[in-house]
Amino acid sequence: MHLTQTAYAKINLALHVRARKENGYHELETLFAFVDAGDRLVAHGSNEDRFSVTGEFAGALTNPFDNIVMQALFTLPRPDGLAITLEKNLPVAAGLGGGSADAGAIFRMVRDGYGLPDDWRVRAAKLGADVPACVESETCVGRGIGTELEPVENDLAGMAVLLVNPRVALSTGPVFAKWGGGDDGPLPQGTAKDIFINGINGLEEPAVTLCPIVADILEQLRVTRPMAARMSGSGATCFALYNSDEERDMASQHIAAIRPDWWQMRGHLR
Ligand SMILES: C[C@](O)(CO)[C@H](O)COP(=O)(O)OP(=O)(O)OC[C@H]1O[C@@H](n2ccc(N)nc2=O)[C@H](O)[C@@H]1O
Ligand SMILES: Nc1ncnc2c1ncn2[C@@H]1O[C@H](COP(=O)(O)OP(=O)(O)OP(=O)(O)O)[C@@H](O)[C@H]1O
Repeated sequence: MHLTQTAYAKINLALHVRARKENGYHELETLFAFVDAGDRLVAHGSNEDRFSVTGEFAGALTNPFDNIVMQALFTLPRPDGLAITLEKNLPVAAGLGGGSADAGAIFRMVRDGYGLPDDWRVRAAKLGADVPACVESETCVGRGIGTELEPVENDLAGMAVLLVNPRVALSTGPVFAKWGGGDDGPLPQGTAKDIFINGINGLEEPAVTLCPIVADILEQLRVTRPMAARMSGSGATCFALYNSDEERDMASQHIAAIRPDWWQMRGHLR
């Protein structure tokens, strides 16, 4: 048994927070999309489940026992163990659903190697609100707490995308806690492009309150004249979409010249 998967970086092309629920979670409507790059996972058959981490952001994951990769493995019945190596290329607590994407990749590995149990969606949602979307890693609309998924016409596939993160971790819970209440309203109607162009990220304002550098990233991305720039998820990563790789790469060079300390990733939307 030898399985490999990319844990595709998740971005929220739009995220409208609708209401706070009694249990503290928030009702939302979001347009999920995925970049064709991210963490890399390799699995080999083993007499027991094992886990090791390499890569630029391995140091941010200090306790392997509470890693979502192991939680995803434990929730999925299999006849044999798997030894997993995770190459952690995505920043942690960054709004890119990095841990959720890793869990999604484990679900796809187990699906390919052994098949998934019928209730895999329930098992995925228990690991985190973003995990069900990360299993298929295809552009879709999420409702409820983000786990009720609907297809959408994806007219953004292949668009050049640039991700920028200030290397400041921002946890999801505190950003939702700073959300001002009210209602961001429903997602706009139409294709993925319509929803992206006409939508917002309602968590941008609370994220900027906690992490003001997010506003600087958005300002610098907008200088590069993308189709649009927005924060992803609860931040602090922001992204911009471009009509060509050349425009995106020039934007990347502009940002690297003024802020060489900011993390960047280039790719295309799936
Ligand atoms: C911000 C998003 O990434 C957008 O895709 C998600 O809504 C969050 O997804 P996630 O990180 O997988 O979320 P979870 O791990 O389930 O929750 C982390 C914390 O975020 C808050 N949370 C999360 C999802 C949601 N709909 N409402 C919330 O208020 C809760 O305080 C929760 O304790
Ligand atoms: N494999 C993993 N990769 C990243 N974080 C993990 C992993 N396993 C556990 N975690 C923990 O999960 C928390 C959230 O990390 P993650 O990178 O998934 O957040 P995020 O990018 O903010 O996600 P979201 O977009 O859902 O808000 C971190 O505190 C981290 O310690």
